[in-house]
Amino acid sequence: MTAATMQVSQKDFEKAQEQLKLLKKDPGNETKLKLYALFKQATEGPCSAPKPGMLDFVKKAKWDAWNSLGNLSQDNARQKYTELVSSLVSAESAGQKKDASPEESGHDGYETILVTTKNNITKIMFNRPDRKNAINHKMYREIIKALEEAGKDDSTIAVITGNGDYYSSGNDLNNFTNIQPGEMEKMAKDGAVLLKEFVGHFIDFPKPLIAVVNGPAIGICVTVLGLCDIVYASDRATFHSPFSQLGQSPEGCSSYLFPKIMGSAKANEILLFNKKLTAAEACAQGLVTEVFPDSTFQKEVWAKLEAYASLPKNSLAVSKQLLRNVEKEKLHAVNSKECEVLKERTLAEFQQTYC
Ligand SMILES: CCCCCCC/C=C/C(=O)SCCNC(=O)CCNC(=O)[C@H](O)C(C)(C)COP(=O)(O)OP(=O)(O)OC[C@H]1O[C@@H](n2cnc3c(N)ncnc32)[C@H](O)[C@@H]1OP(=O)(O)O
Repeated sequence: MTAATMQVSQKDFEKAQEQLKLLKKDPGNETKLKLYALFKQATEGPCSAPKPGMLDFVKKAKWDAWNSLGNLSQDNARQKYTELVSSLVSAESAGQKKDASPEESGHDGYETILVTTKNNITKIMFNRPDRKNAINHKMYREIIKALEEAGKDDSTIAVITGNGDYYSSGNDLNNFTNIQPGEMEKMAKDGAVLLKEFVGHFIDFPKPLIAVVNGPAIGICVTVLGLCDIVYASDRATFHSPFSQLGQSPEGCSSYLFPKIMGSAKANEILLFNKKLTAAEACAQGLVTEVFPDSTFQKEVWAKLEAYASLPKNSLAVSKQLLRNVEKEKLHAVNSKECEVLKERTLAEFQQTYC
């Protein structure tokens, strides 16, 4: 459990059970198994039931899910269960708001993000709350597509935010697991190509791009904040880029932009030595524009954004491009170099792990 999460009471846990019953949408088998396992762990403790036979598929899947929680404490299981239900409730209510509001249009065809346009704002919302919005390969590709579409649609500004308690936990660590030795080079190369394209879309985005950082942010979703035009953060947000801890190197143009934004002395602590910043520290260092109390975050930020989005669209786009074009070539060169170095790092880490 992180500092970002707080202990839940028995009452919260019971409320979560009631909320779960009220969900209209089936959360899917994977999530239902996870809920089952957390519920059993929370109420009965570690699994001590006999293992069902191989052919009793349903019971075996449930047993496996419960047993996989090992010695997770009952308090932690209760916490995780409550958080998971809360993320399902927010995901459903985001979907319902979309349906209920005639002037809001939802963009179809995405699985890992929610994209909507309303009041001249296209919102791209990371939507894997039960994985803390970790970015898997599919999500990288969907964000690229959503940025391309938002750059061309009728909206005046675009906003990136997260669903649930996290903004995003960064690169999905499963992107680089279970790799066969013969696939290492290709995986590292393909990963670098995808990352370069992803960051390239932030560099080239033609309209004001605003990050609404609703909770903790890690890795790649922190580094690309330097490429956003405005960053609003809840006071619950934290900013962490643990590259050296993971044997990786900085990306998202942060090796150039962070020292430029906050000075080398501060950037080095973050990019070399994994320093995690609070929202107030990130604001003092210029990475974040403004911090809001979590209790009023959404209300205050969206009121501001709606006012911005009523400004003349073309004037904003032209001004954004004037500001960005001064450095565009440099940023693309930095992005290329960072991806090349990261490819070498990834390969070196694979070789260390598998050879
Ligand atoms: C293909 C292109 C590749 C380009 C590479 C670009 C380079 C990018 C670098 C980065 O982004 S580095 C940062 C990577 N991220 C992390 O190291 C974060 C890892 N996660 C955590 O430390 C913790 O999960 C957390 C985010 C601090 C949350 O902790 P908490 O105790 O509150 O919750 P958990 O039970 O750990 O999480 C719930 C659930 O979510 C899964 N999960 C969380 N983050 C990730 C992640 N980044 N990747 C994959 N899965 C993640 C976590 O495993 C849990 O799953 P279950 O155990 O419930 O199944």
